[in-house]
Amino acid sequence: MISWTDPSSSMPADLVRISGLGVDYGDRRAVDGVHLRIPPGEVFGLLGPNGAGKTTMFRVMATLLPPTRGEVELCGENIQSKPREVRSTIAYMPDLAPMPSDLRAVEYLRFYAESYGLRGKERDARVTECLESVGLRERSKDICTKLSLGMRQRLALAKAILHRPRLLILDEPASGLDPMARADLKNALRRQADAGATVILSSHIMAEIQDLCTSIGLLQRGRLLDAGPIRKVLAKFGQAETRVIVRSPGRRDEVAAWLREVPGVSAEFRIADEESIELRLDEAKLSRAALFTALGEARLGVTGMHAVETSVEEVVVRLGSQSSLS
Ligand SMILES: Nc1ncnc2c1ncn2[C@@H]1O[C@H](COP(=O)(O)OP(=O)(O)OP(=O)(O)O)[C@@H](O)[C@H]1O
Repeated sequence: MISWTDPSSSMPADLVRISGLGVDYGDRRAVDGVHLRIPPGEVFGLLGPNGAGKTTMFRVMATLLPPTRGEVELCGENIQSKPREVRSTIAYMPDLAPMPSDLRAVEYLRFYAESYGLRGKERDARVTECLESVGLRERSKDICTKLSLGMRQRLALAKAILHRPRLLILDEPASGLDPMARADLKNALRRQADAGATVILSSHIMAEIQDLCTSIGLLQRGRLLDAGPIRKVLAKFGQAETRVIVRSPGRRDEVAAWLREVPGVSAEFRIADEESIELRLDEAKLSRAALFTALGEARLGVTGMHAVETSVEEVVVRLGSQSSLS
C-alpha cells in the first residue's frame, strides 16, 4: 500500500517529496527524520503543538533555511541544487507578512508583478485577476497598512499567487483573524485549490483545518507521526467514542452517580432532556454489550445511540499534552 510517510514509496508525480529531513538549531533538534510525500491537488494541513517544528519545515521548503540532513524536492526540483527553479513554482506566506505603509494595494502588487517580469497591460491584468481572486478588487486603492488584518492577509495571498505557483505554503494564514475574515480567507484559498494549486498550511484553528484540508500530517517534537487523508489519520490517532442516551425517569441524579462508577463511561454527563442522561462510552475500555448488560440489570432503557468522530482538535490537544509530559 502507498504510504505518505514511507521513504520507499512514491505516488505518481508527488509535488512534495521529503526524505529524512532533519534540522538542528545548534544542539536543538527541531525537525527529526521526516519523510513526506504530497500528491498534487491536496490541501494539506501540517498540525502539531507549539514548537513541533512546523515553521522550521516551511522555512526549509521555502529555501530560506538549509536542512541539516535529508532531501527536499518540490515540483520535481531539489531545493538545494535548484533553489531558483523551486522559488519560481512555489509561494511562501509567513504569518503576518510585512506590508508597506506608503503603497496602495494595487501598487504593491504591481511592484511584485514587475519583479516577475510582467509589464504594462499584462501586469495590470494579472494584478486585477489576483485582487479579484482574493475578493479585494474594491479595495485596490487603499493603502496596504490601512486595510484590516484579514484584508492584509488576503493581499499577502494575492501577492503570493501573482506568479501562478503550483504549490502554496502558508504558515498560520488565519492567525488573529475574526470568523468573518477567516471565512473570506478560506474562500480565497479554496479558489486557489479549485484552480489546481496544491496548498500546505498550518493553523491553530482546528475547525479550519477540518473544513478546508483534504489531508493532514501530525508533527510532534520534530517527528512526523503520520500523514495522509484526514479521515484515515484521525481514525488512527483518534479515540472513537459512542454516546448513549439512557432513560432515567425520576432517578436522574441517582443514575448519574451510579454511571460515574462504571469503568469506560466518561464522568462527563450531558442531560439530554428532563428524564434522560447522555453518556460517553469509551469502547476501548467497555464494550457496548457489557454496557447494555449493566444497564439492563439496573433496569435502565436506552433511547438513542450515536458514534462521534474524533476531531482534529482533540488529536492535537492530546499530542500537545504528550509533548509537555515528556
Ligand atoms: N532560530 C531558532 N533558533 C533556535 N531554536 C529555534 C529557532 N527557531 C525555532 N527554534 C526551536 O525549534 C523548535 C521548532 O520550532 P518551530 O517554530 O519550527 O515550531 P512550530 O511548530 O512552528 O511552533 P509554533 O506552532 O509555536 O509556531 C522549537 O523548539 C523552537 O524553540
